[in-house]
Amino acid sequence: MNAHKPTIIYTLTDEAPRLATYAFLPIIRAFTEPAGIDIETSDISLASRILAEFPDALTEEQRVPDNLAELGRLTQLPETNIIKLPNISASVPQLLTAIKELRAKGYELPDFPQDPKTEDERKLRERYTKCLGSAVNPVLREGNSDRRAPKAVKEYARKHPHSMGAWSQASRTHVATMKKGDFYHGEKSMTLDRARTVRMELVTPTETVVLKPEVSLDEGDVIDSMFMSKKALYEFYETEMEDAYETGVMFSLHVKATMMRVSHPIVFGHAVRVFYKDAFEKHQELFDELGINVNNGLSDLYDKIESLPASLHEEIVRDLHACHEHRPELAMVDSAKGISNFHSPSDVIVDASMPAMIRLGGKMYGADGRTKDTKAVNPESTFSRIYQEIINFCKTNGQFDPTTMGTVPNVGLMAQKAEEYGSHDKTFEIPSDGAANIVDVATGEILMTQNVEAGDIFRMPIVKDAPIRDWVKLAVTRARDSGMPVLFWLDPYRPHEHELTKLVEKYLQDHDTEGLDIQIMSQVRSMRYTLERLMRGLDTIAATGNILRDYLTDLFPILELGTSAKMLSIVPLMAGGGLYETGAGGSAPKHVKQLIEENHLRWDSLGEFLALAVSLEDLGKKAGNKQAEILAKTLDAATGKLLENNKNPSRKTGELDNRGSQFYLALYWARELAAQTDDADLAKHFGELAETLGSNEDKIVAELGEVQGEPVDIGGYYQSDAEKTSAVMRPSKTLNDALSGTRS
Ligand SMILES: NC(=O)C1=CN([C@@H]2O[C@H](COP(=O)(O)OP(=O)(O)OC[C@H]3O[C@@H](n4cnc5c(N)ncnc54)[C@H](OP(=O)(O)O)[C@@H]3O)[C@@H](O)[C@H]2O)C=CC1
Ligand SMILES: O=C(O)CCC(=O)C(=O)O
Ligand SMILES: [Mg+2]
Repeated sequence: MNAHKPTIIYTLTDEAPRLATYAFLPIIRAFTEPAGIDIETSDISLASRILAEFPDALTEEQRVPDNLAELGRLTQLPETNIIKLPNISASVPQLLTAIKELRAKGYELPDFPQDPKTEDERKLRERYTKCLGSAVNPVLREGNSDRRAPKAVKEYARKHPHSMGAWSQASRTHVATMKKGDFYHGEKSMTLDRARTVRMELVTPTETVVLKPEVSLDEGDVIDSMFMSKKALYEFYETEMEDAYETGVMFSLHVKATMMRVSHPIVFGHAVRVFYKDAFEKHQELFDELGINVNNGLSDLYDKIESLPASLHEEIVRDLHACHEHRPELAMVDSAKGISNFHSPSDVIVDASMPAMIRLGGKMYGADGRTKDTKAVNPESTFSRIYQEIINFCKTNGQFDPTTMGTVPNVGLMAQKAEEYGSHDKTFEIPSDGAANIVDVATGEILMTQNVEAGDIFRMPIVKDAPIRDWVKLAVTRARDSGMPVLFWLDPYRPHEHELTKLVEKYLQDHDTEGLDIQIMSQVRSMRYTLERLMRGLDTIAATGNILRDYLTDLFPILELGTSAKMLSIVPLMAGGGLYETGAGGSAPKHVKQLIEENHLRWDSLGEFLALAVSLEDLGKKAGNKQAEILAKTLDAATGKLLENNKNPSRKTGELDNRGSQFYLALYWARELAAQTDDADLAKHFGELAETLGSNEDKIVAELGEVQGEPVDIGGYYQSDAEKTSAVMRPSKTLNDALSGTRS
């Protein structure tokens, strides 16, 4: 970091947010430079992370630094100020395509060993694994999460409500979730009485397999032992598939294979295997020979049978199709192209897919392109019961009304890889029947044990004590600042949440809670209580664990605002710095497709605008930089104007898109700065820019609009060409000249 100047680090990520950044960074720099603020970038895209992992395979010029590790280090410093855009949490198919693209660009990366046999291959796979799944967020999120819809955004949604599908009382949509044998049912949990080093092991009748030799834990940490039975999962899928088939309701699968990168691909793969059971039984040997692994989706199977002789290939495809005869209709990701819910594990991600379904009135798309009721299969019951509760509510009370409904901000326990999200390296597919133990290394004491069978998934989530204290504090602060009640969504019947409840009750005593409404209720009751209020226009803060943080920060924003991209998303870092995330959504691959095909980017950068304002405000306060504070205040006002004047990007090609929306933000921001009286220099400087942008408004909007409609080439997907992308994202010479200070 620049030692002298106050600095904001702006991350360069993937897909739509990265495209938007090409247009937005020059605007940010034009506004922050006069205030002496440095904007540094840090590339943490999937491509960059892969390259950083393999310096040995690259030439000197091709090597890139390990930016993620550096950012992780910076999260521990109090002056750190990072703006973090959503990035790809890669599934295996995404990783493979990214490697292929980079190799075509001349990077001699090694093959990804899908089925490692030798020690070298295992090591190589381990290196690649660092780039898989949710690899960025857990490193940067060294604080808990504060996500909410700012007032101006909420007002906008009330004035310009998004479309909502109607709920019918006769809807057949429901959630199917395991009733036995999943992580929830056998869960054990304990709060550590003292610091301990533990080992995870499997004791079989013939040997003891060390799964994880050492995990250091501190006093007060809460650890869980849980497993999912493969047999119970198979039975569950079979029952639900039969039920959907017999009752004629569509089948959809909702998992989070990206973030839960070890357990959920397995859970996903089993669904595909059960659905196509007959074809798998017939061709199992060949599938094994070909190294087919449907944990990576049906696309993996189709890719690998490609090279077979035509007759065999056709036979397999016929056998797969024949399975559909006695299986339910599958929800589609792209019905026009015949891409189903089973195609790739990163296509349907539960946090966004369930809310989208609820918003549509309990519908998903079928193979014929029509919307239909669905059996929404969420195998793991731990958290999915909340979805059935909201479905019941909507069936009884009808769809929510964005013009009158309240809001549900979230205070989420997330720091230091809390709970399930940090459990990747403590999750194992069990090789043979036995006892899965968590053992104190020093004393040999078995802290928790589970009887497991081959194929079961065993894991140990951890939540550390310091993040729990910080989470409680954040919840109290938010309650005080907002005047809203806070509800802790904690289930007394679930061992882990029972432990947390005791700690929450204890740590609440460290705070002045006089006059605050703070309650603890089970997940399902919390949902019901919140919804009753929400429908009546009342606001309730949800204080939740990590997975419900993820679920609820898409669910409520999608219902309230149409998308979670419009959320303010702050991570007050525990070491004193700030991580400002942009919205609560992902990197919107569909938006990139539209840009490439039609040169229209429908990505809404509102999340970036909101994040930049809080980042500048924080910088202003910490660096004693008054101008940064003025920039923050005027940016907020400009964002308000943007919403008021409805200058958000349109979904339709030919209308105002991301670039046009950013232009309006720049125009309004410059006008706000020109109008303020706290700093004459800034007023003068931006008065000129406001004048240039304002007098050229029609010209700039025309220049940004006339390029739309034709395909564009940005020179790559995972690693696009910087010059080409910049040219596509900055097509208005008049705007570019104005920003660089050259009057046209
Ligand atoms: N914080 C992070 O780093 C996160 C990363 N991810 C990653 O993002 C990728 C895609 O995930 P997915 O589950 O599909 O979720 P996304 O949030 O990317 O996409 C779901 C849909 O939400 C809408 N949307 C999201 N953001 C915006 C925005 N700024 N402006 C307008 N619309 C928006 C789009 O709807 P429409 O197409 O109708 O316009 C989009 O297709 C995955 O690789 C996933 O791992 C996911 C969540 C968070
Ligand atoms: O890290 C990820 O994969 C997704 C993060 C996410 O969905 C969220 O934080 O809401
Ligand atoms: Mg999410």
